[in-house]
Amino acid sequence: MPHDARAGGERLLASPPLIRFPTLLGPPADRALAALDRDLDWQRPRLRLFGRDHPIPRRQVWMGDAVYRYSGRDFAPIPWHPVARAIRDAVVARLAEAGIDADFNAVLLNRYADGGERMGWHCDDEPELGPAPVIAAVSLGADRPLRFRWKDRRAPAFNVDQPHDSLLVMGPGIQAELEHALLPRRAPGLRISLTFRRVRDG
Ligand SMILES: O=C(O)CCC(=O)C(=O)O
Ligand SMILES: [Fe+2]
Repeated sequence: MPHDARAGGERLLASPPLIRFPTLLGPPADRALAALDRDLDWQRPRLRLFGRDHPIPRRQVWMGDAVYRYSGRDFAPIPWHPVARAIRDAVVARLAEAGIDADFNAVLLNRYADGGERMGWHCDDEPELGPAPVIAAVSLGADRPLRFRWKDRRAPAFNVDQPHDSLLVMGPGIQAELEHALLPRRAPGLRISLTFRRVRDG
């Protein structure tokens, strides 16, 4: 994954690569947030955790061209919403400018109604993502940091700020070597993230 610093990415980790772009869409980001919030049928599935069923502490939508298996369940995606498709195309174009070759056929959209909604520690290492996935996360709305920790604790955990309209690229090796979480925060405000993935079929 070669990388061109002139194209505006900020390299937060060299190896494995973690790169943030401060702005992706510009002014249309506000309308994108409103449209996704309004148009999508946001779900709160129940997941089994330590033998008990819990509703997830956020809402989500799976979108794209490929079925995705997550926490032992299959999620059938809905077709691309035009706004999500346009964001995907903007991500792919921005990464191409930065010398990063990536393409995505699925996106998980996460909706956090306020600072109390969250996502626990995990890595996105499902087998259908392949051994070294590139995952691109676009943030809209409230600025909630993504917290990273090394699986082998070789270095301290750290936060990555994710302002409105920013793009965070988790390159090959990030899922293998680190976990990430969106921890609760007292800060109010709606946030929607879109995490674009390439899911292998078959
Ligand atoms: O909302 C976020 O920033 C994190 C989302 C995430 O980790 C995921 O979709 O796998
Ligand atoms: Fe994740």
